[in-house]
Amino acid sequence: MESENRRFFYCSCFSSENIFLSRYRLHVHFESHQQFRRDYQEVLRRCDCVTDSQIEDVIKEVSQEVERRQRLSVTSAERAAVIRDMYRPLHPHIYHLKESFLDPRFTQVVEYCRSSSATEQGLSNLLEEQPAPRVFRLPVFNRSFCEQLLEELEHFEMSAVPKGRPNTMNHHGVLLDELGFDEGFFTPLREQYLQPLTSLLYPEYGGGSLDSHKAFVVKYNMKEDLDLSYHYDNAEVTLNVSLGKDFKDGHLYFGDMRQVPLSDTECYEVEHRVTEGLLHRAQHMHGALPISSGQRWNLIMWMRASQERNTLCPMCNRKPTLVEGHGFADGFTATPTLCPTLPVC
Ligand SMILES: O=C(O)CCC(=O)C(=O)O
Ligand SMILES: [Fe+2]
Repeated sequence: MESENRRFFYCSCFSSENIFLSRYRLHVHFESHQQFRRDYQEVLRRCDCVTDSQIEDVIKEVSQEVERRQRLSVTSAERAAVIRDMYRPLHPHIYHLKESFLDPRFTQVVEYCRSSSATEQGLSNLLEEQPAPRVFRLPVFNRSFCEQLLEELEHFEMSAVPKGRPNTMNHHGVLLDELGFDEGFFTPLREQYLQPLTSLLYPEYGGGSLDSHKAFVVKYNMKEDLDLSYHYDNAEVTLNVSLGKDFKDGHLYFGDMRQVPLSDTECYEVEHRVTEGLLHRAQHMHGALPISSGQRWNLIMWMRASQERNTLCPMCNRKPTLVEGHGFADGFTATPTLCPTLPVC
């Protein structure tokens, strides 16, 4: 596969920007204690974080997150190696994508998109009405696959192997690359099934040139995370599939693109339906309302197009400064002008 021979990078902003303080529902930037106090003391005061020791606690939390991110590439590769050696999958066959896992209506839609006469309008006619502007609902997996995947994830959760967490905003869930799903499952799903759709739906957002992804599962339950704050994803196009289990509420809501202020934004609420996916532009702001009972597990695939990201990192809004990573890292690549000596350029 083309992507396996390429090297992918992070942007250096990864270790200093967009650090989420869940208690205050605030994204912050951290370079030093002085800078942090200067930039956030006032904002934090308004959130009831007033005393010196409260602010010191926040600085400690942020510094730990910075250190976690600086070590992430190495710790993630170490965890993946331990999982490969020690973890015995419950359902080994689901690690390789087969058409029998997919809803036949999904494969029909993909078939249409692969034809040379396919158009965006023709595709929209095959899909349900858009639940929010440029958000598309589609059947993806069948129920039996969703159930087996959930059983696999619960089996993994109960095992003794080390586990990472999806990102700063989601505390609970599973990183599917570390579990070994990338090569046999998500790369073919992206290349053979999703890209034919995204090239028609989001050509101006890199939908036709996706070349990497980050796939993970988020989990909400009454004793852990209930909801997810308003945010955008570090990607170009996102697929979000509801896997189950039984839950009430927890709807997604979509605003506008990240450049549009919230005050100028109309929000749309979109329900999850087990086995179905929602495709959206990754930088379309969204969040998740609290569940009111049960457990909600969703498969999230942040799909990336290096051609887009290499010119502008969506997280810092600058041309990315590349930092080595393992696997797909954050989907940036070295281009001849950025790095003339690398053989992969
Ligand atoms: O909770 C969800 O379904 C959405 C998760 C999400 O937006 C994300 O992880 O980026
Ligand atoms: Fe998201």
